[in-house]
Amino acid sequence: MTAALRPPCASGMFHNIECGPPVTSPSPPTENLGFPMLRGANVAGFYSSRRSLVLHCGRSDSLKRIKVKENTGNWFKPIKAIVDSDSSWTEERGAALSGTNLRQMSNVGKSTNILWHACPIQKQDREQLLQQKGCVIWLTGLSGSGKSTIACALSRSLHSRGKLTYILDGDNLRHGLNQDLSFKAEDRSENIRRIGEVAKLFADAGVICITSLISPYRKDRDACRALLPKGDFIEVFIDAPLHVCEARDPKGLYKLARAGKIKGFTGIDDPYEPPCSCEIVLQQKGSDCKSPSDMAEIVISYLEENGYLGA
Ligand SMILES: Nc1ncnc2c1ncn2[C@@H]1O[C@H](COP(=O)(O)OS(=O)(=O)O)[C@@H](OP(=O)(O)O)[C@H]1O
Ligand SMILES: Nc1ncnc2c1ncn2[C@@H]1O[C@H](COP(=O)(O)OP(=O)(O)O)[C@@H](O)[C@H]1O
Repeated sequence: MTAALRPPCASGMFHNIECGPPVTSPSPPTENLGFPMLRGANVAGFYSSRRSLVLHCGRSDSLKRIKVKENTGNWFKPIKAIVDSDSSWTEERGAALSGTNLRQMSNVGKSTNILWHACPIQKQDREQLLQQKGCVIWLTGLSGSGKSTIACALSRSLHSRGKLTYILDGDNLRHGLNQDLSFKAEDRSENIRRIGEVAKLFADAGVICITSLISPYRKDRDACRALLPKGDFIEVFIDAPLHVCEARDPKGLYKLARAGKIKGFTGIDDPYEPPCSCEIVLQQKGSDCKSPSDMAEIVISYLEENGYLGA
């Protein structure tokens, strides 16, 4: 007895696939099986390459990965299948059995059965095109320390050298992507996490991404560092003491915070954790305070020395 198996996705690919008796349990992890064994199974997802087709099938409790080799023509005909009823199944094992590289479905956070889709054009190809290395320059410091000013000076100077940059500024991103977030600790963390992920994409695009965020918590900055390949996260601490920032107070926010009109303001009644070890410290202390463009040059010489301004 046969019944047509239709995957929930709207692909016409499986129209000619038929299935028969149910899978008997327990089934051996590796066995020659055909589509007749698929009766009653739901196809939750699939992926295919030129040479092979992999179905993810399951009743409700567990998904099984079933690899089917391709026949000729437009249809995938079941000449051999591997049912994975064994939790020790690995991608390497599958590849060894089939002679092809399988890609693995994952569950990430609340996303289930997702597949990484790779593109043949990689970071290195884009870097070659741009003649630079993608990285993240993470500016951290108190409000009024000079993050935005230095970010702009850096971007301007790199741009004039023909380097592609993009600034992710905390204030600006709170106008859009992060407008749902407040300044509570967990929202600041989420703000940093999202911007870290966006910065990672920019770096992967080959861009020199400059972030300008207070990013007051060490663990959040470290989590962003961990997203990137070693060396590509360049943490720059703008070391301007509170009294300097407060004296500048360009937006009048310190004054409001001191008056109790803004609650949880960084440096006043909310913490700032300076980096323990970071790539660059820009000191803004005493009469020796350098101009924003001098500070940008310090960062640029770091990039030069570490090979980020060439491919
Ligand atoms: N409570 C409180 N604490 C600190 N800062 C505050 C607050 N409320 C508003 N602002 C303004 O928001 C800017 C900081 O946003 P960020 O996204 O960089 O902050 S954080 O990294 O999530 O802590 C920050 O901008 P900068 O002065 O450029 O740092 C402030 O102008
Ligand atoms: N290196 C510097 N020397 C003197 N003043 C600076 C320097 N960097 C920034 N400033 C001034 O400090 C104020 C705050 O700078 P801003 O870039 O807005 O800080 P942040 O983005 O950290 O809040 C601005 O008025 C700016 O002109």
